[in-house]
Amino acid sequence: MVEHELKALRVRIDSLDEKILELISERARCAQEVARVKMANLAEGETPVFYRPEREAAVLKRVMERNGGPLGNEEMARLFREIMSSCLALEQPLKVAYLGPEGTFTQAAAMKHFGHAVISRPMAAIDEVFREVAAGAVNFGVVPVENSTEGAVSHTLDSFLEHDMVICGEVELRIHHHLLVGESTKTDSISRIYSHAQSLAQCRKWLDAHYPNVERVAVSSNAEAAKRVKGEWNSAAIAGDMAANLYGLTRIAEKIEDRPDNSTRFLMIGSQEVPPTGDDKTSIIVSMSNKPGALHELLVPFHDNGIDLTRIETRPSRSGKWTYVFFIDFVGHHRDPLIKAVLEQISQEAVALKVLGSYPKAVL
Ligand SMILES: O=C(O)C(=O)C[C@]1(C(=O)O)C=C[C@@H](O)C=C1
Repeated sequence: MVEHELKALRVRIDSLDEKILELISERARCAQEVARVKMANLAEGETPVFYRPEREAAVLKRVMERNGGPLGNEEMARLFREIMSSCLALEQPLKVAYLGPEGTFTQAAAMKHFGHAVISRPMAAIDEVFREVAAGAVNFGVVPVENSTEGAVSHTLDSFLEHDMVICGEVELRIHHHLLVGESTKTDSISRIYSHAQSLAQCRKWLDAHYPNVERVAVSSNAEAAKRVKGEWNSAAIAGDMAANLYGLTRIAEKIEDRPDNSTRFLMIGSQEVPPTGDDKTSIIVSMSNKPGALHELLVPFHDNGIDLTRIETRPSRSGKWTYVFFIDFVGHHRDPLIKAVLEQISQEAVALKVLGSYPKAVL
């Protein structure tokens, strides 16, 4: 009886899959048409723009708005994210550099934002991601910029001072850390735990409670930590799912981060400006002269015009020109008339002002 019912349901699933297959193929052919139209309408010397973050944000938002379940909005958007990623790959395979090695949270962020149909290249350092993009070796780069527990990623902020980059997107990732061991690890004799310094800090209280006397060794990335553990019998690593799966490690304790809302924000960097979507954010760097009240002066125009600041970070300047440098994120697009007026006002007081980019607020 059960078998009979299951058989009937599977026949229905097969027929639905056929329809989905045909529809996805039709969509992919449409994307190929889009590419043809883009190529056919280029001005002299113009290069075609295949990747359109503002359009992708609109597609995903629409999917989430129209979704009636039972799959959740994020789950449904994730499926469409992958369909669109594959459609774009038919138009142009995107090359994306990220802070590696393979298995890092930055790679997970790159996949969450661009989907899996991109050609991804792991880089050994944040500055290398910037250089790879600047050299034109890849279309985009992905770097971490802030963590909810540990704060700013200063290497990334400093790299923005050195390179002319356009921010074209953001993505936020819930960061779950696990304690991982290899096949040969003797779990009752762990004497060393490897991880990235930020991750060790994010799990400090848990480590104090469970492994107070075990040596904590900071390495260049969580993925590197996972890699080392593979061959050592007395060590463990703190890393995420991607690294655990990549190196075939076992989770002996899951979600050990001290704060359950631990998340990291990543930025997509490139050279392409993104048009407004109506739900955007802008990042700027401002340098003010070193005098009392400079920060207040900088913030007043935002307050007076009701602009929502989402982040402000201060970094020491590296050159004489950038005496004090503020990284500011706010809601709005630099082409909005109100934002334009505010930026104008600030630039009159500032030593220098640079718009790093306006981009759609993270959808996923
Ligand atoms: O609308 C476009 O410009 C497309 O290229 C199509 C499409 C899609 O598959 O929907 C693909 C890639 C772009 O990044 C945005 C959307």
